Amino acid sequence: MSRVGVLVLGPAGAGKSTFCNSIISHMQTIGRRAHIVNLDPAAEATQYEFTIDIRDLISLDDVMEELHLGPNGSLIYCFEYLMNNLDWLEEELGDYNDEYLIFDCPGQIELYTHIPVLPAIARHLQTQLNFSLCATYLLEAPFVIDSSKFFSGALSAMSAMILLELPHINILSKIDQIKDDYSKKKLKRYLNPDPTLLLDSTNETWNPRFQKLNKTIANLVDDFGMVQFLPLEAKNPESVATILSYIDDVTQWAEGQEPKEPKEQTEIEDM
Ligand SMILES: Nc1nc2c(ncn2[C@@H]2O[C@H](COP(=O)(O)OP(=O)(O)OP(=O)(O)O)[C@@H](O)[C@H]2O)c(=O)[nH]1
Repeated sequence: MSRVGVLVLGPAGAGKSTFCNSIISHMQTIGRRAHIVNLDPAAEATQYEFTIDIRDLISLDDVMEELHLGPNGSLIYCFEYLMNNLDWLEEELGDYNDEYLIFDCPGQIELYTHIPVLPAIARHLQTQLNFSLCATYLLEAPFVIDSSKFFSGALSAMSAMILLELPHINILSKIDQIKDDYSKKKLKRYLNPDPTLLLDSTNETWNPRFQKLNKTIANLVDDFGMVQFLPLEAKNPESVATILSYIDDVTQWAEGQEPKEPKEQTEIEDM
């Protein structure tokens, strides 16, 4: 049997740590067990303790202080250090066989959209440590309501998908912050994807060349199947349950794999 690993990715402030906590809390409620692996060397305390914490290996502050690097350079240094000390991660993960591990990743998306360091770690987890992995990529709903921002967010998610080569789930977080009718209508386009609607939304711009570029990007995003997003409202267990069921599906988590009490059947309805 393999163990499941869920990489939680997305820009700073997208709601990654809150999502990790919501999943753990939901899983506990339904009698399942999961652990958070903190891969952010600059993380702050969250609701649930980290079972495994990169800061036990290396911390961003120490690197900045000792090597006189800036925050981004230090972060890359920390990940390269982790890459060179994978036996530490292997040892930490050793006790957690047949379990669900949620990897809270840093918000500096270049770690998985531009440079191959996180993808290399993911490959090690898959090939050497027998993990069934999936990536979740969070974008803030209030941010992507503007079509051009939606495309830039979708392209960053696509870049992570291509680099990581993992089953990939896009999530629009903080949908409870979408309150006015116009924004709710726009949000629906992203949750119930229809490429024609997506192309229509590029008509907002008056410059024909910009419009042509937007259409090309919209087609590219559509071709990669990147238009689909699942809605997340961290405090709403139904939305967390739906996302968890997608994660179970793509990682092929089997009921029989549960280490503790059997999972109760939950009603999962689309939002
Ligand atoms: N309204 C609302 N706020 C949320 C939701 N999810 C997260 N937040 C808030 O968004 C802020 C950022 O959330 P975090 O979970 O720290 O985001 P993060 O992606 O882990 O941030 P970094 O660690 O900086 O990358 C916090 O103030 C959360 O309370 C949500 O579903 N709804």
